[in-house]
Amino acid sequence: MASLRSVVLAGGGTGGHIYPLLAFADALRRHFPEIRITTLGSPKGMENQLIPAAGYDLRGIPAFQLPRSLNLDLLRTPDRMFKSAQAAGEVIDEVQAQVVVGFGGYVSVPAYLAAWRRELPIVIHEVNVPPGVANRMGMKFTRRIAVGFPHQLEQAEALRNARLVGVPLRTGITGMDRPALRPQALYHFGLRPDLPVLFVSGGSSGARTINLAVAAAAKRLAHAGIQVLHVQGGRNDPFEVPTDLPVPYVVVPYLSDMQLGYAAADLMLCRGGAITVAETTALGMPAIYVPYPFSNQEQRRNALPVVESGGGMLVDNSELTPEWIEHNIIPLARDRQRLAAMGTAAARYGRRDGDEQLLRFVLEAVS
Ligand SMILES: CC(=O)N[C@H]1[C@@H](OP(=O)(O)OP(=O)(O)OC[C@H]2O[C@@H](n3ccc(=O)[nH]c3=O)[C@H](O)[C@@H]2O)O[C@H](CO)[C@@H](O)[C@@H]1O
Repeated sequence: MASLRSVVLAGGGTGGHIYPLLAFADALRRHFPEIRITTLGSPKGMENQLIPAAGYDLRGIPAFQLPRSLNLDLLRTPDRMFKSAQAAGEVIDEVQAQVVVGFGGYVSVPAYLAAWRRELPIVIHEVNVPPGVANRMGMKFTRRIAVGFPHQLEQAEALRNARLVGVPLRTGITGMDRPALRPQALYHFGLRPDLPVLFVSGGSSGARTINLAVAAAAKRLAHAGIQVLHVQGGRNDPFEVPTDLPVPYVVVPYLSDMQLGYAAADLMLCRGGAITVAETTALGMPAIYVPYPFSNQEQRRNALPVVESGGGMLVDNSELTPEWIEHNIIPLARDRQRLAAMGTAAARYGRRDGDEQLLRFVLEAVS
């Protein structure tokens, strides 16, 4: 096996780019305890909280926003692009990186450019269809593209020859024993062990529509004996929940220990972000997916194969009303058999070895 001494990881913006990067960094550290891991981030992204908290070296690269498509607008920003690539290149040189692994987000572009100029191997990990703008640009510089899901190979021309590795997930999630952790998780959130728990999360930034619809259904859920654990999301306004409910409705702003949420939950109501889908399926978690409607249908594409295999349900953002919740979520949350069948189907689709598979692919790139 090739040995790795120094790696630069680039990715940023939202949790969907950062958590796989962190999970991959952990895998690198497990296999190569002496390795130098340097991450590149942009000044405003969530990486500024998440990466230092995980104990990794984060270097800020000057912000540089790509136009939404690869067109001539690119030529209007050469100066900023050059400066960002220069900053990325200085870090690459300083740490003597052997490879650059990018997870998407604007900050990946200068890293790809700098690595290409130095003729360093570049590996791209992409989880969406269509691929993100930054990674699409990176694909001009490398053929080493890894993807998270089988549908990506079929649905995106640019990913047709990619390697299916899965999604690197945090070991706190992949290594957890949900039933064993459940009592501790319920106690942590102040939830009762005798009633089902609906776990609501709109992804790393939260989802306003989901927040408002579930909060508006709070009374109906509570009177049906369904507890709610509701993650508001990092970038969302607080919402009102009635205080006189007969069963717990717990609102938390953000969960650093996401595994506790998964451990407490019987059913999840969530967006269809790629990492969320990778996690719910890795854990065999029955889920109702409400894809974000404004992102090229990427979240619908993520959730659809899970739903088609029986691992969950899909509802349009515009259809998620308190009435829909009452007529669909309440009966499902109380039906243990149906939940168990959904969980089993979800688990058949899920995989837990994305970190190891991506590591194998990266080692091939440097050997
Ligand atoms: C609106 C939008 O464009 N969203 C995109 C974004 O979603 P987003 O950034 O929301 O990412 P995902 O839903 O894929 O993943 C969210 C991650 O945040 C974690 N988490 C979430 C809440 C919390 O309180 N604590 C916590 O740790 C989850 O466990 C998961 O690891 O990136 C994904 C991956 O590129 C894309 O598929 C999504 O379409």
